[in-house]
Amino acid sequence: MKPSDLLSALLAPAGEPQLPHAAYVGLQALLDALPIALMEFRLSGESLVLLTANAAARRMPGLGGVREPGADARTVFDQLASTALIDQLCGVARLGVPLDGRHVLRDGPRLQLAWDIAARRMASDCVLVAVSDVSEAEGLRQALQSCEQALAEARRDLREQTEVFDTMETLARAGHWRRIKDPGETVLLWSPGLCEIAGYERQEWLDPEYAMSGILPEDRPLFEAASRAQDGANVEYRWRRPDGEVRWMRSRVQRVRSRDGVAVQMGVVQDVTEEHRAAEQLREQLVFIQRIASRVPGFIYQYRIHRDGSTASVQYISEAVREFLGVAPGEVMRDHGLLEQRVLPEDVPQVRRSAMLSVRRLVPWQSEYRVRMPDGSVRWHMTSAVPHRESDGTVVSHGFTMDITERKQAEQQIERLAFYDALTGLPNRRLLLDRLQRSVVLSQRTRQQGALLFIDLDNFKVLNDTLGHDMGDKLLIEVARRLVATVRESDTVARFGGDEFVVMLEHLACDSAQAALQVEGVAEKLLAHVNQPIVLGGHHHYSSPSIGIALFGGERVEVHELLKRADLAMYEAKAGGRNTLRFFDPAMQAAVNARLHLEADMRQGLERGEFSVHYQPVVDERARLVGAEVLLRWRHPVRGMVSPAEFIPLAEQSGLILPLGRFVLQQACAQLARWAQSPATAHLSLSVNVSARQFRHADFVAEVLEALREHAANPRRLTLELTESMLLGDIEDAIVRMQQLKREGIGFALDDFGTGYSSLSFLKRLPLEQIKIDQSFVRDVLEDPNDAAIVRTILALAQSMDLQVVAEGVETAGQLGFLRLHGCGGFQGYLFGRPAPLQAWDEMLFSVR
Ligand SMILES: Nc1nc2c(ncn2[C@@H]2O[C@@H]3COP(=O)(O)O[C@H]4[C@@H](O)[C@H](n5cnc6c(=O)[nH]c(N)nc65)O[C@@H]4COP(=O)(O)O[C@H]3[C@H]2O)c(=O)[nH]1
Repeated sequence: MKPSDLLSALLAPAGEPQLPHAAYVGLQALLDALPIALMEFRLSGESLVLLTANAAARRMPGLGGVREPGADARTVFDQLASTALIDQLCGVARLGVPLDGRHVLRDGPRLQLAWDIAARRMASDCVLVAVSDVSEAEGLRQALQSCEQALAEARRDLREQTEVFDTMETLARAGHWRRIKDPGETVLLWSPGLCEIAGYERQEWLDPEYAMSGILPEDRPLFEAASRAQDGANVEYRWRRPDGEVRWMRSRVQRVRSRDGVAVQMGVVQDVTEEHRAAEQLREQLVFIQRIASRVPGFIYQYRIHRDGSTASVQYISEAVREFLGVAPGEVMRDHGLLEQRVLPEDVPQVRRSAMLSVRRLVPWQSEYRVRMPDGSVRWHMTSAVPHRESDGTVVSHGFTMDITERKQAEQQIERLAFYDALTGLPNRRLLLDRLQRSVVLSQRTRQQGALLFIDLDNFKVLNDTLGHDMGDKLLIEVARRLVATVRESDTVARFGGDEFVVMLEHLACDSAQAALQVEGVAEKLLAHVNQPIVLGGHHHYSSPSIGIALFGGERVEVHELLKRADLAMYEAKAGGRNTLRFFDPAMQAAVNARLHLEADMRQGLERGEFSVHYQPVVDERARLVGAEVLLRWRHPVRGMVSPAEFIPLAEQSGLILPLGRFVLQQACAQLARWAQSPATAHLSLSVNVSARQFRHADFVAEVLEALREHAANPRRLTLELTESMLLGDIEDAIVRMQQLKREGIGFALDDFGTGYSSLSFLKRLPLEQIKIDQSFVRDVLEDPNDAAIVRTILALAQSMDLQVVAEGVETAGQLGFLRLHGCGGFQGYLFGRPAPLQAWDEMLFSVR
C-alpha cells in the first residue's frame, strides 16, 4: 500500500463521529504494526509541531526527533532541509491540498535516501504525514535505467561498428558469409560487402545454390573441397558477376562453433582481381625480361643494398649467369658473395671501390675486370648498373654484365700493334717517345738524371744478308732479350727500327758525373752481353753493338733533340771503331749544328743553281776514252767547292738527294744526247751514281726512263752505279728494279767493290755488267800484298762471271801496269783525268782523239 492510499483510508472525512477509546487503542496498535512511518503534525505559528508518530516512524532511519513529541517538522525532516517539503506540509495543514511525492537524496552515485511522502489534512491545522522508504525500489529503478542506457549505448556502438565493418569490407573489397544450420533449417547470411563484390543487390538471406552460382564451373570442385575441409585455408577461384565480368576471389572457410545442435560455418571472401592482375603483369614483365635476358650477350641483375650499407642481396639474376660465370642464378641469390669470388683478387679492390662510390653518390656504375671461370680460364667482364634509392632507404641497382674478352683482346692487340714491335715484343718508337716525354718532364721535376742509349748492331746487315731474314730476325729477338735482361724492369728497352735499339734509363743520380758513371756501367754490361756468341742455325755468331749515350735531366730538352744526340753519339761510337760506347758531348752538337746549316744551304743551293756536274774520264786497257763518270759538284758562294763526300750523305738523310739525283740524271742524259750527235763521241758512255734512297724511291725506274726519253738519249750508253750496301735489305725488290731498267738497255755497275761484303751467290743474282774496284785497294796495290791479293781476286772473280772491271783511283803508271797485268779492262783516275766541267772536256776529247 502506498502511503497516500493508507492516509486516505485513515483519514475519515471531517465531521465523522470520534472512535471509542478501545477502538482507538486498537487502531493505535494497528498503526504501530504498519511498515509505513506515520506522523501527525499541528501548525503552530509558522512551524509544524509533531503530535504523534507510529512505531515505523520511530524506527525509520533518517527521521530526526521522532521520539520527542513537539519536535519541529524541520528537525524531523532535517535531511530534506534543502527541499520545499516543510513549506509544502504547512500548505497542506492550512489549505488541505493533499501532497504526494518522492524525495531522493544522493551523495554522488551513492543513494542516501529515497522516501515516498504523502500528507493529508486531518482537522484544522493538523496534518498526517506518511513516509515509506523506497530505497530498494529506487536502487532497482536506477539499475534498470543504467542497464537500459548501457544497452542503448551498446546498440549504438554495435551500429557504428557494423557501419565501420561494412565500410571496411567495401574498402577492402571483401565480405563474409555465415551458414547457420540447426536441425530444422539452414540459413545463409551474406554481408553487404560480399553482396557488393559478388555484384548482387544487398540482401541478408541468400539461397545457397544462388550463392554458389557465380563460381566458374571449373573452379567449383576446388571451392567445394575447401568448404568441406573448413580448415581456414585460402582457396582462390573465379567468380562471374551477373553483369558477366569475371573476377578473382580468395576465400577462407571455417567452422565457427557447434552448440545446442546449431552448427555455424563462416567464410571470408576477398576480391583479389587486382592482385591477380598485378601478379599477371609482373609475370608478363618477368617473361619479357627473361626473353630479353636470354637474348642479350650477358646477364642482368638486380641487387639491393640495405640502409646500413653492410648487407646486400641479389634479388634477381638472369639465367645467363650460368653461362657467363658458371654459377646457377639460385646460388647467387642465396649467396651474392659468389659473384665477387669469381673476380681476380687483384681486380677486386677497384671493383669494390667503384661500386661503393656509385651507391654512395647514386651515379651509374661501370667497371671492367677479370674473372676466373670454373675451367680456370680468365675472361674480361664489363658491368654497368644504375642505382636508385627506395623509400625505405635501401639502394636498388639494376645492372647488366657482359663478356668483353674479345674487345679487350682486340684492344690489347691494337695496343701491341700501335706501341710494340711485332718481332721482338719491345716498345716501338712511338711508345718510347711517349715514355721519354714523360721521363724528361719527371726528371726536370725530380732533378734525377736519365739517359738515352742508342744502340746499333755493327754487322747486322751483313749477317742478315748472308744468313737470310729468318736468322736476322732470330738475332734481333735474341739481342732484344739480352738488352731487357741487362737493365732494370723499370727501364725501357725499345726497338727503334731495323737493327737499332734504344734503352732509356731513369732515376739516375742527380749529379751528371755520377749519373754518367752509372750509365757507363750499364752500357758496358750491355756491350758485354750482346757480344756473347749467338747460336743461329747451329753456328756461333758474334754481334757487336755501338752505343751512343745522351744524358737528360735538369735542362729542358726536346725528346727529338735527345734522340738526335744519342744517335750522334752512336755514330761517334761507330767511327771510334765500333763495339764501343760514346757519350754525346757539345763538340758533337756543334757538328750537328754545322750539318743543319749545311742542309739549309743545300736547299738554297738547289734553288739558286749552285750545283753542277763534272765528268771524269774512263778509259780502256789501251787508254782509249770509253766514257766518263758523272760527279756532282756544289759551289757554295761562301764555302766554295763542297765535297760530295760531305754533302751526299746529308742529302741522303734529308731527302735532298732525290732532286739532286734527278738533276744529275738530266745532265747525263742531255750530255749523252749531245755526244750521240757526233760520230766521234757517239760511242761514249756515262756512269751515274745512284744513292740508296734514290734507288728505293717508288718513281725511280719511271724517272730514269723519262729522263732518257726526254733527251732521246741512248739507254745503252747509260750505266747506273750502285753500291753493295744499298742493294742489301730487300734484294728481290732491287733485282726487279734493275731488271726493269736493264730490259730498256741500261747497264749497272757495282761501285766501291770490295769494301762491303759480297757473296758470290749474291753477285750472281744481280744483273750487272760491271764492277768498280774501290780506289782504297788501288792506292796501295803495289805496296800492300793484301790489297794486291784482293785486287787480283776481284779481277779473277769478274772474269769468271763475265763482268767488266773498272779500277778507280788510278794515279800512277805502276798501278795501271799491275791492273792491266791482271786483266783489268777499264780505268778511272787522275792518271787519265780529274773530274772536270764540260768545257774542259772538249780539249780532252780532242786530245784523246
Ligand atoms: N784520290 C783520288 N780520287 C779520285 C781519283 N779519281 C777519281 N777520284 C774521286 O773518286 C770519287 C769517285 O766517285 P765515287 O767512288 O762514285 O764516289 C763518289 C760518289 O759516291 C759520291 N757522288 C759524287 N757524285 C754523286 C752523284 O751525282 N750522285 C750520288 N749519289 N753520289 C755522288 O760522292 C763520292 C765522292 O765523289 P768525289 O769527291 O767527286 O770523288 C770522286 C772522284 O773525284 C784518283 O785518282 N785519286
